[in-house]
Amino acid sequence: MTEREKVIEVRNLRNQFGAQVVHDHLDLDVYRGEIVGVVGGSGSGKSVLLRSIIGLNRPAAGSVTLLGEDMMRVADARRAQIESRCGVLFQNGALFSSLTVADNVAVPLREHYRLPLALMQRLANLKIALAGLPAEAGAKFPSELSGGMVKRAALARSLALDPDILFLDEPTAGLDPIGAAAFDQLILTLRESLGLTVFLITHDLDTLYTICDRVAVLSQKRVLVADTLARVENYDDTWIREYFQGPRGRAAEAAAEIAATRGERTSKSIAAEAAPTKN
Ligand SMILES: Nc1ncnc2c1ncn2[C@@H]1O[C@H](COP(=O)(O)OP(=O)(O)OP(=O)(O)O)[C@@H](O)[C@H]1O
Repeated sequence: MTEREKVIEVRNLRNQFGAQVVHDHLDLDVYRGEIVGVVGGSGSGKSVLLRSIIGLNRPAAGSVTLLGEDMMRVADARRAQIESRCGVLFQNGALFSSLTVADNVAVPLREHYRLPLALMQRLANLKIALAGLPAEAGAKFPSELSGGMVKRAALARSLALDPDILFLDEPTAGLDPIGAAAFDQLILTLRESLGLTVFLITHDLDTLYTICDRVAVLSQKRVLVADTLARVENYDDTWIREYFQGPRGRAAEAAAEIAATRGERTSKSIAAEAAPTKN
């Protein structure tokens, strides 16, 4: 069997704010092409982990290897190159309110390339379409968009530089269930069509059951377990039991089962497709 390529390798990570230790001896591996859902109680350090991986937070100790480069030791120019291979969708979208959607999407293009204006506009329009927005959304300002459209505009911007890895911080938070399900399917489609690796922080159990290949649980300042949903659900830990086997967890699992009977894709069917066939 060929060894899977690790695109994120976090080792022995420690993050501390004053006396508060958020992470201690935290390890995590993410492999190319997978969608990893990161869950954990509020304040368990999911966003701090994301920020440490993409270089927005300097850890107190440990290492982060991204696309094969040790980000604490790499030269600045190479670090910038690696960081440009990562697209990020922040929790609130973080769009510039004074720029149109198309101009927001063009911001990373302007930062990294010197391109003719017309080409930049065409690339921005392409990303807007990839994110499932109508072409006319490009001329709108963020304040003129619905919550779901803001998420898609921010997604379009995170795709601007054709990233290898997409980092999503609670992408479906604040969306209605239909909007959230549509966004989940969009992530799945983009993973398949663009070959993305996805690091996804979520509180949304439906998202875990529908699109995640593996789930990493943050608890006790570290990644307690990172495995398939079936294995994580049965992990012997109080928080995990309450999270997955509580009413919301059971409802999300049931919804995924129903979706599967309708032929829709879910984490389980994806895992079954990926599993080697036994003779
Ligand atoms: N820049 C900072 N300075 C001081 N403390 C911080 C900073 N960033 C995060 N923290 C603290 O680190 C802890 C973890 O924060 P983080 O935002 O990663 O949690 P989270 O798991 O993403 O939570 P939620 O699910 O509520 O979004 C919190 O107690 C937070 O207050």
